[in-house]
Amino acid sequence: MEQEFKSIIEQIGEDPQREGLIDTPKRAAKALKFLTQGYEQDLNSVINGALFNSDCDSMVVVNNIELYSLCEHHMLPFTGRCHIGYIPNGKVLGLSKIARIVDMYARRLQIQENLTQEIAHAIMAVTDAKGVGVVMSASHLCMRMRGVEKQNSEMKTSCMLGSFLKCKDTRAEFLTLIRD
Ligand SMILES: Nc1nc2c(ncn2[C@@H]2O[C@H](COP(=O)(O)OP(=O)(O)OP(=O)(O)O)[C@@H](O)[C@H]2O)c(=O)[nH]1
Ligand SMILES: [Zn+2]
Repeated sequence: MEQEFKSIIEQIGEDPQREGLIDTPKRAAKALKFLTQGYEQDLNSVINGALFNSDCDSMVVVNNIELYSLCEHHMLPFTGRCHIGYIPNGKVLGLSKIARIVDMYARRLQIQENLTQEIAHAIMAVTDAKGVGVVMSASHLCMRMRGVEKQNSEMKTSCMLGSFLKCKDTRAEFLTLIRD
C-alpha cells in the first residue's frame, strides 16, 4: 500500500521525496489500514463472550454513539451518530460491545443504508433479542468537500427489526428515548 500511495502522490503532481512527504506513504497506509480494520474483525472476537444472562425484558437504549466511516463510492469519510435500542430475550450485551459492533462495520467501505442494517442484524443475531432498532444520522464529505457541495445536509437512516418493526408503541418508545 505504501508504494501505491507514493504513486498517487506523484500522480497528483507532488514530489514524494520532498521532506514533508517522505514518510507520508507509510503514514497514509497505516491510517487507511486503521480506518478499514473492520475487515479483520468478526462478531465473535468483538463481543469476546460479553453476553450476560438477564431477565430484563425492558428496552435498552444506547444513544449518540459517534461513528466514522468511508463511503464506498469515493472513499471519503462520512461521520455522524447512531442510536441503538433492543429488547432483551434472556441475554444482555456488554455495553461497550454495542459501540464496538458499530465500529467494526463502520471501519469498512460502506454506504450508510447498509451500515445501519448490518449493525441491526448483528445485534439481533448475537442477542436473539425480541426487537432491535438502529437510527443513524451522518454527514458525507463527498457531498460537502466536492460534488454537489451541500454543507448542511444530513442523511438519516433506520432499521427496525422484530417488535420494533411490528409494534408501533415499541417503535414510539425507542424514538422518544433517543430524542434526549
Ligand atoms: N445512498 C447512498 N449514496 C451515497 C452514499 N455515500 C455516497 N453516496 C452517493 O453515491 C453516488 C455516486 O454517484 P455517481 O454519479 O456514480 O458519482 P459522482 O459523479 O461522484 O456523483 P456526485 O457525488 O453527484 O458528484 C452519489 O450520489 C453520492 O452522493 C451513501 O452512504 N448512501
Ligand atoms: Zn461518497
